[in-house]
Amino acid sequence: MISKSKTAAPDIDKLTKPKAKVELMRLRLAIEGHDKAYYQDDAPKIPDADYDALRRRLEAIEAKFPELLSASSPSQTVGAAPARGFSKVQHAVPMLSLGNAFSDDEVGEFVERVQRFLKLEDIPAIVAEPKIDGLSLSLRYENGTLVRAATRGDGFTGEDVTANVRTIADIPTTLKAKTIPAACELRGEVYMLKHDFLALNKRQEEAGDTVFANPRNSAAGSLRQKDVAITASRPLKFFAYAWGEMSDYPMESPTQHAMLAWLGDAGFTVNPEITLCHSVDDALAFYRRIGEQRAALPYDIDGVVYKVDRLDYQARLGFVSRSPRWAIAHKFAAEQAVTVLEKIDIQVGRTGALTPVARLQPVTVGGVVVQNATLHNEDYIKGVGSDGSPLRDGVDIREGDTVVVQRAGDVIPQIVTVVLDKRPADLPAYKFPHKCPVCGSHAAREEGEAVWRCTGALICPAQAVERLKHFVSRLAFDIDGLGEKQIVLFHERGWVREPADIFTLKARNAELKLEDLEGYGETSVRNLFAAIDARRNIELNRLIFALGIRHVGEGNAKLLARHYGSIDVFLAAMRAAAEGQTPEGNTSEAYQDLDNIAGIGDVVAEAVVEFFAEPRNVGALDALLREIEVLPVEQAKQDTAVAGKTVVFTGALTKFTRDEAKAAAERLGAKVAGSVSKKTDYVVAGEDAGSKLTKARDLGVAVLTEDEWLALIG
Ligand SMILES: NC(=O)c1ccc[n+]([C@@H]2O[C@H](COP(=O)([O-])OP(=O)(O)OC[C@H]3O[C@@H](n4cnc5c(N)ncnc54)[C@H](O)[C@@H]3O)[C@@H](O)[C@H]2O)c1
Ligand SMILES: [Zn+2]
Repeated sequence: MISKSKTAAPDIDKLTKPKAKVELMRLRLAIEGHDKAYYQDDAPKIPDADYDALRRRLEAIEAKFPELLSASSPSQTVGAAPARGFSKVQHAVPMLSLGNAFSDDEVGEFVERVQRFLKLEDIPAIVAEPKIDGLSLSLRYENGTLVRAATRGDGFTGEDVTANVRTIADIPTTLKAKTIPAACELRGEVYMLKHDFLALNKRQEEAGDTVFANPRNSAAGSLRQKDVAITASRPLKFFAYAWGEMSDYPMESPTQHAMLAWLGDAGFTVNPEITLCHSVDDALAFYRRIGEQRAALPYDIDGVVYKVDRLDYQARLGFVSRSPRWAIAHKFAAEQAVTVLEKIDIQVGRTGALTPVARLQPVTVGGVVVQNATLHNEDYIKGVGSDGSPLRDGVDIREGDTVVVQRAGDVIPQIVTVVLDKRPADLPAYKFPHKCPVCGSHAAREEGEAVWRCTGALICPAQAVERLKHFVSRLAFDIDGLGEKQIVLFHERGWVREPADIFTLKARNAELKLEDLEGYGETSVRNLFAAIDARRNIELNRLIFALGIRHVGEGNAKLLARHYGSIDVFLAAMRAAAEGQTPEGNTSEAYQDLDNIAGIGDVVAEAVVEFFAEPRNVGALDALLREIEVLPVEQAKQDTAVAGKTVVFTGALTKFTRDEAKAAAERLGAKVAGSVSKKTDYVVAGEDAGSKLTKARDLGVAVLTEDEWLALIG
């Protein structure tokens, strides 16, 4: 999704100003949407790395066209406004965001900027802190007592979460340190331990409640509860690392590291990894060390924050728009992780496609716990790409393998490689199932296709809704008052599971009482039953189309109906063809006959036989046939002037539509073709006929006007 728009997005260098304006608006809307999902709903829709890429692009365009920068641009604002339902709290000192560095060089540039700004010869001391992936919180203490707690909100106004915060054990209600200012806003990060998050999600899932994407969203969602009892039941933790208003500092010449020590004395938990650095190399070494420990840490971090240690320097450096000049966040790159693939499950899509899904031992990747990864299809598991070339150097994937997973431009994680060293010697290769796990029908994989499909078109619950929608669609049974909405509803209630059920609704209505449904009444129910009854007589071609056999669209359904003529002949032939089905192929006469129908190729013939080879489909069709009458096909006439002739219609027709012309010609036994060849008998040319007419003349084919055609067919 995002990765696509990234590649599709025009090069910033080539943007003209009007294009840039449009692009900025597009980015802004996207970012605002994601901000709402993330900050207000605690449910992000894309990975952070993708979100950050959107922001970086916005900032790069604004840097190129500074005149397009507005004060309300996301590059100038923080977070999102407080959500409804919470009282608002004004922060005495705003809570800002942080500038980002993504490379070592950018960290070096940050330090140089600080030095230049402060006119320092030497590098100032820098505190390196893990960047905790939670949500920031501001706690107001007056005379050492907690009086108010607020989220960051838009940086100026946050949400009042005082009652919720009182349930968090890590947050003291009274400060303990020796020196306590009369008023202070103490700040830090609310977070959830990884294993607490996993346990909570498991409980939530079992109870059918919200499952969170990652520990951060889980912490945010747990804190921002209107029901304090829910917050109290959630294992929230807090690291203190910052402050807003301070009526006095509790020490002389205060520094970041001394303040952290004081916060510890006051009763807060301060992150134990925090390190005072004296060079850029020191700081980068910290970044690398903590990066290596990241997976093993009990909480999520998404980078390192570097802060100028001396508070007098911090004061001189001040702020730019949404972030301080004295600090920067050094983010980690998109992450990969190693885990065990425990099992391969098969999901059945709405159209019967069997899709394998890897069930993984839960692992955090880039701040999100990953438990599933898509495996696409049988070939993908075998290590064969869609063009036949090897994937992962041709290594297959097996249940029990140790694998490397990553989240790329997409939210759905992928398996990058298999760690072959860790594969047990006797691990069997994965055998792709040839049965639908939902309904038990056999599955089929067509030549040249990667996908296995359930053949239980009429009975598979996974496909039921799609099939039934198709069954009642316009070119199939076309039942008035029975559309997609009603099918979904009736299916949900268990009233209609397969086509025959539609025709027994009336008989069962004493029990179902459709008239009691919202939006229904006696009249509409009566009308619905009348419409259903009206369709108890159905043309064979409509019935065949309605069955939803793969590759049998309206046209092929007509070919089949015309060839077999009646339902009895058709069914007998299909039964015989299905009996001839062997793994080596089908040599039955019935199959050959089907395959030989002009316009029906091997792929279609096979799909038709697969359908009839599944006894459950035949059972469902029998049940349907007990309810309806199938009309034989009106046989094409053999004794007309155009019987057996091939006709091509071209140009703008005025006396009839293309469809009408075709239907009439076919009724009279003619074949209608799309292109002119030597086999063409007549070309009927309307106005502005082009190349087909020329070709007809070249080949000496008879060319008729519309009137001449009408005269010919009488
Ligand atoms: N996926 C999405 O749709 C989506 C949407 C919005 C935001 N986000 C993510 O949210 C973040 C951006 O939001 P942001 O403005 O909060 O900026 P930020 O998270 O990059 O940096 C600021 C925040 O870092 C936190 N922090 C953690 N440890 C800290 C420490 N030791 N010192 C100081 N601050 C510390 C604080 O909460 C502070 O508010 C990005 O990671 C972004 O990817 C994602
Ligand atoms: Zn099935």
